[in-house]
Formats: sequence, C-alpha cells, structure tokens
Amino acid sequence: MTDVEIVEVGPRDGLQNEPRLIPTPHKTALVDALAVAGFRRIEAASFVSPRRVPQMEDGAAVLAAIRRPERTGFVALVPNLRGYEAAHAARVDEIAVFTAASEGFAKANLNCTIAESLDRLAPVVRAAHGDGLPVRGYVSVVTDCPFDGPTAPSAVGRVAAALRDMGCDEISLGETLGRGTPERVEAMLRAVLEELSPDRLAGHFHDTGGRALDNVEVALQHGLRIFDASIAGLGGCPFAPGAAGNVATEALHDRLVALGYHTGLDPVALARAATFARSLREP
Ligand SMILES: CC(C)(COP(=O)([O-])OP(=O)([O-])OC[C@H]1O[C@@H](n2cnc3c(N)ncnc32)[C@H](O)[C@@H]1OP(=O)([O-])[O-])[C@@H](O)C(=O)NCCC(=O)NCCSC(=O)C[C@@](C)(O)CC(=O)[O-]
Repeated sequence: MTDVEIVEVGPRDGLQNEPRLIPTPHKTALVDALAVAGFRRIEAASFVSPRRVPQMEDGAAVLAAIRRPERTGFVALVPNLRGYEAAHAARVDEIAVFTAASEGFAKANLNCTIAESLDRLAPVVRAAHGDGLPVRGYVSVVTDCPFDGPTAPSAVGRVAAALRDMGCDEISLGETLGRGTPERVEAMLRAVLEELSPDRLAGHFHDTGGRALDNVEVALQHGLRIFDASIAGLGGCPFAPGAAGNVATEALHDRLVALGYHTGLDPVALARAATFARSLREP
C-alpha cells in the first residue's frame, strides 16, 4: 500500500481564524489529541504579528505545554527572522515560511510584494538550516486570489521555484480560497511540476466550493503524496475574505483509505479529536 502523509494544520490554519479567543489549555489539548492519532507532523502555532492575528499570540505557551511523542514533529509558521527566533526558542521541529503567487494577497497577508517577501524569507531559511531544522514553504492563492482574480499557473511555478532555490525542503501549494476546480488545479500542477518533482510538493486545499477532495485526487494522479488538512475542517484565512477551512482531516483520511492509500492514522483517535475541535467553536 502506498503511504500518503496528512500534515495536520488545524491548530494553526484552523484556529487562527476563530473570532473568539480560545484558551491556551484548549489549544494544547487539541494538539495532544491530534498527536494521539499518529501524525508525523502537526502545525501547532504561528509566530506572526499578534496585532494581525491575535488568536496565535500564545504560540510559545502552546508549544511549551504540549506532550511531545517521539513520532510527531511540531511545525510553526513564521513570517520573518523575529518569528523564527521565537519559534526556535519554543523548540519547534520544523518551520514553515509563506508567500503568495499574487501581489494582492502578498500585500494583504504580509504587507509587502512577493519579491520583498522572498528577500525577507531567505535569511529565515538559512537560520533554520543552520540550526538543523527543515523548512516548508507555502505558496498561497495557487488558483484564485480574492484581490487579483484567477492566478496564472506560471506565476505559481515561478514562486515555487524561488522557494526551492532559497532552500525550502518542501513546497506546500495553498489553494487558499477553496474555489479551485480539478481542471484549474491540474493546470496549476502541470506548471509547478515543470519546476519541481512531486516528492518536494504538498497539496493544501481549502474546501469552500466542496471540491477539495476532488482536487486532492488530481494531485495524487500527478504524484503528490503529502496533503495538509485541518481537523473537523476548522479554519479559513483572516486575509482571504470568504474562504472556508481546509479539507477536513477525517474526510481526507477516509477518502485516502477508500482509494487504497495508507495514512498511518488511527481513525478512532481522529474522530475524538474532531469532536473536541468542533467543541472549541461553540460559544
Ligand atoms: C508579516 C508581518 C509580520 C509584516 O509586518 P508589517 O505589517 O509589515 O509591519 P511590521 O514589520 O512593522 O510589524 C507589525 C507589528 O508586528 C510586530 N511583529 C512583526 N513581526 C513579528 C513576529 N514575527 N512576531 C511578533 N510580532 C511581530 C511588529 O513589532 C509590529 O508591532 P506593533 O508596532 O504593531 O506593535 C505581518 O504582516 C504579519 O504578521 N502578518 C500576518 C500573516 C499571517 O499570519 N497570516 C495568516 C497565515 S498565512 C495563511 O493562513 C495561508 C496558508 C499558509 O495557510 C496557506 C494558504 O492557505 O494559502
């Protein structure tokens, strides 16, 4: 059976969009419940401006309190060297840096151009590698941008190649708005695969239009074997108006198993974590 890795991003990409501030112990409990399910990687926090994303302000406290089973690596999202230093001090196992394939989204999310974001990220990648940490690089808005409209596949290929050239070990292709169709995802993947081999890529599909699982299948057909997902479909992006959460981890797991792939995850523990995740959204 072929292995497919699901990278759990709910504690970061999912919770960052929750309007009500979730107490730190509840975030920690969610990460612990997810770790029981057997993930190899959980994106547990981000170290960004607390003014821009107040929900993520307690990232260091979350990382200090979680259990750390040996099989699970904990990832944090960082926008700059300051974020990297905080994440490293919080003993992350991997970092994720992020940019976009459109200027409109780079401006809204990072307050800079794509080129400026790449300049800002290069020293972060060097510092992480110097400390022995792997780096994943996100490209957002790979099919559609809420500000600039449809994204040209060639633009995604260019930014993914720039992240690779900078040293990112893996590139996660963010379908941020969740409105991409399998046809448009396929066109985007063809452009990216001219630059990178599929084993360096991850698919990151939001599910606003209900096509995320179909988009995963297209990516599987093109050789991708790593997918990001968010438990209970939590989330959205505070800087992408109208975007829903990532594809739900438990739905992705079930689809992958039905297709004959092996995820290494425990479905009972996943269901428990999903129930707990849903309870965090209740007032
Ligand atoms: C990128 C910046 C930092 C640029 O920041 P800036 O807006 O250009 O301004 P700045 O550099 O002057 O910093 C603004 C404030 O943040 C502080 N600051 C600056 N850096 C840090 C830091 N690391 N940690 C803590 N604080 C920080 C800094 O000290 C200052 O504090 P103030 O003077 O306002 O009190 C800012 O715009 C920002 O944090 N943006 C938020 C980005 C974000 O978290 N977006 C959501 C995650 S991305 C996403 O969800 C998409 C993804 C990855 O999932 C894939 C997909 O689906 O597409």
